[in-house]
Amino acid sequence: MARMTSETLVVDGGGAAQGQPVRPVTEVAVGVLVGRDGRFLLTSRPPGKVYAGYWEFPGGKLEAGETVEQALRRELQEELGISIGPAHPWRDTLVDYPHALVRLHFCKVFDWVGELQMREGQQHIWEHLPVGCEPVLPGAIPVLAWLTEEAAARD
Ligand SMILES: Nc1nc2c([nH]c(=O)n2[C@H]2C[C@H](O)[C@@H](COP(=O)(O)OP(=O)(O)OP(=O)(O)O)O2)c(=O)[nH]1
Repeated sequence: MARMTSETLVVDGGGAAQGQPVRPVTEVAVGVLVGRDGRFLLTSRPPGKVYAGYWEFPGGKLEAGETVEQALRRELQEELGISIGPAHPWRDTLVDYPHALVRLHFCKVFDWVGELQMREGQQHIWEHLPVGCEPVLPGAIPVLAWLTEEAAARD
């Protein structure tokens, strides 16, 4: 279950549900890969991770000293075996989960080279709106709303 406070999406009670209302922010780089046909890539969270099996946009946590773009480039190479072109910063959100407080830096990516490989046992799907796969990770759901708004503005 998710609810929106002024700036934060609180999921499953957030840190307060764990008795940890104040925590450091974990920075996360996330890629919205958009193909030439307008479809975008969703991947399922690998077994063993929190929210395993939930659909999300590929990405992961920044390592020390990395920029968002560097982290995204590394994560997509590690997880999917592709080398991305430019990462275009798009939107940022703050999500308060029981396991972590995360700031998601969503970037759009239109160019990459390499064949997709699911190196972490995840599944993938090229989706269009409205998406048919479920469950979608709560922190990824706002992206679907932004993509819907963009599509409506184009029509
Ligand atoms: N990749 C990704 N993460 C998301 C999305 N939405 C969302 O809330 N998150 C959250 C879930 C996690 O708390 C965090 C990403 O951390 P992660 O554990 O998947 O990252 P990682 O691959 O670096 O993990 P690890 O090295 O610790 O195994 O961001 C999304 O659309 N994509």
